Amino acid sequence: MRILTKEESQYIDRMAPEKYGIPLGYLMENAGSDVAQVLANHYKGAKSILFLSGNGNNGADGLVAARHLMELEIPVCIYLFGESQKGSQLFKEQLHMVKQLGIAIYTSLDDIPWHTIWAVVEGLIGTGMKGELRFQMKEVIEIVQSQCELYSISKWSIDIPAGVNANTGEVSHSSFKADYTITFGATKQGVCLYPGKEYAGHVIVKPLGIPFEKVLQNYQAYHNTWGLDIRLIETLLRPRSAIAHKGRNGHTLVIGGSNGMIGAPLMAGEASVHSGAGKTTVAVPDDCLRTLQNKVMPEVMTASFRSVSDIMDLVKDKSVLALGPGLGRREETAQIVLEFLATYDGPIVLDADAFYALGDMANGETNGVLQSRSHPAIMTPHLGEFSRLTGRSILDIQKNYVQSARDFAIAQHVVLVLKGIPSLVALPNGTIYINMAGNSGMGTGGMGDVLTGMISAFVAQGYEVNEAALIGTFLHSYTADRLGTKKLWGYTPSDVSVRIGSVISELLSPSLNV
Ligand SMILES: NC(=O)C1=CN([C@@H]2O[C@H](COP(=O)(O)OP(=O)(O)OC[C@H]3O[C@@H](n4cnc5c(N)ncnc54)[C@H](OP(=O)(O)O)[C@@H]3O)[C@@H](O)[C@H]2O)[C@@H](O)CC1
Ligand SMILES: Nc1ncnc2c1ncn2[C@@H]1O[C@H](COP(=O)(O)OP(=O)(O)O)[C@@H](O)[C@H]1O
Ligand SMILES: [K+]
Repeated sequence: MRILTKEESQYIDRMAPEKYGIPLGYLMENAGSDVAQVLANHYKGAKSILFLSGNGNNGADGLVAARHLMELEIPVCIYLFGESQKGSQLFKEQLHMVKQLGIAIYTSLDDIPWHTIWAVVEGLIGTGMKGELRFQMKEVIEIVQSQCELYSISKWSIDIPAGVNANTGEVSHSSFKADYTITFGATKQGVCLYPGKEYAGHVIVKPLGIPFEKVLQNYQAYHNTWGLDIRLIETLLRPRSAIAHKGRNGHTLVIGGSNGMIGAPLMAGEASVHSGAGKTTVAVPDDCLRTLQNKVMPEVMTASFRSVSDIMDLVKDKSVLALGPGLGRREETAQIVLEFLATYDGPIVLDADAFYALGDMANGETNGVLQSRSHPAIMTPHLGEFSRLTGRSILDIQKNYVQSARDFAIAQHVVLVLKGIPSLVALPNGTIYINMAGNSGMGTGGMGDVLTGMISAFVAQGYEVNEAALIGTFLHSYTADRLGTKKLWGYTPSDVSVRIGSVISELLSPSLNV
């Protein structure tokens, strides 16, 4: 699923007529007709559909839709916001048409017969929003929303809800909270991110009427952003070969653990087993080995280490290394991590306390440690860890969430799995995937350790690091969503872990229905 930024939308908007001779009015006619079709498919009863029209092209889309609905004999009316004579050219043209057709037009909210309205369709403002919503528009939205609540009127937005920042998902005070958003070409980035996502409701994507990928090929600031969803994962997952034995399915080594933190490597190791790695070994510091052996499931092999050379020996015959879960933050451990990273060039997933050793990568001595690896390292920090790695505040990262992930992945040449809500996967070339799965039940200690084990297992089984990060990140959340349909509250990371195998099997072979 493709995702567009505000600038990309505006570029298409400019280039369609300039370079390809496709007048914007054609695209608008498409957009408006699609909006009308979607509404007509949902429409119930004899009530009216009210269009809230700003004086830009977003409002004009709504006027086109109103005209099309009139043809379908669905009652419509329009509320005009702002000064019409100052509106965009296309808005003025569309307004002229609907006036000629005799559609009821209101300029005061007090005059609207609210009890006769079935749905409100907000076209107050779309990708043209600058800064915060202005006061008068906020007032209108507040009144409309309270009327919708009072009369149980359903709420729709055209392209993006008024007040949602199309890039960051930040919302102005009094933004329009839609039940449905109908958008064109591709979903806008801001409605894939919180809080914007909650304001968009269910998003319906309709064609734009121009192959926009082709248009964007010439755009300098083009940002390749995708939704990480089931369709993508289905294209990446491969069935296991019928003749693959445990030696062919790869061997994961998890290095982690410290006193009081033995659960983390244990959960990562067990998730690796459940995700299909041929073999899994968990290695912990010498003094933790006994505890690990007492707790771990029998399918996991155990080992211990004291020094970098022990780890080098352990990793020799392994397909992938997961380094960091529960490792602790002692100075000597950090030294071991850094020494090891300087010598080992194989596939690696870095998590948790491994980041402590790396410190502030932008300004510290470790800048460059990961850049020249033959396989880019996969890093799975949560926002707190990412804040430390970048020397920036969590608030600042959240404000520029997608861009922060992209910049880091490019600069450090890593595959970054930024564990936020939603999580992002940023590839070393700057391509971003926004995770479309996941739920609040995942906010439980140990969930990240399971993710590390899953991603490692996919690397072990022969997936490229990019693919493994995408598959692991999505399936982790998707499995949790499957659990969430029965129990959103109180399922554990281990519940997710044990369910992974059956979810993968079902995806590969839907008839299994396990
Ligand atoms: N991509 C495409 O190819 C296609 C795009 N299409 C459609 O075009 C839409 C974009 O239209 P757009 O560019 O005309 O801008 P739009 O969202 O109507 O806003 C402009 C108005 O908002 C006002 N305004 C600005 N900031 C404000 C604020 N903070 N608070 C309050 N008001 C504010 C601004 O006022 P001004 O700053 O001029 O005083 C002006 O009046 C896009 O979302 C999609 O629906 C489709 O037709 C299909 C093809
Ligand atoms: N509300 C939520 N919605 C979606 N995903 C969530 C939510 N809360 C947590 N997660 C996911 O759960 C995981 C938690 O990871 P992490 O913070 O590293 O946990 P831990 O350190 O306890 O193992 C991440 O993948 C994160 O994206
Ligand atoms: K809108």
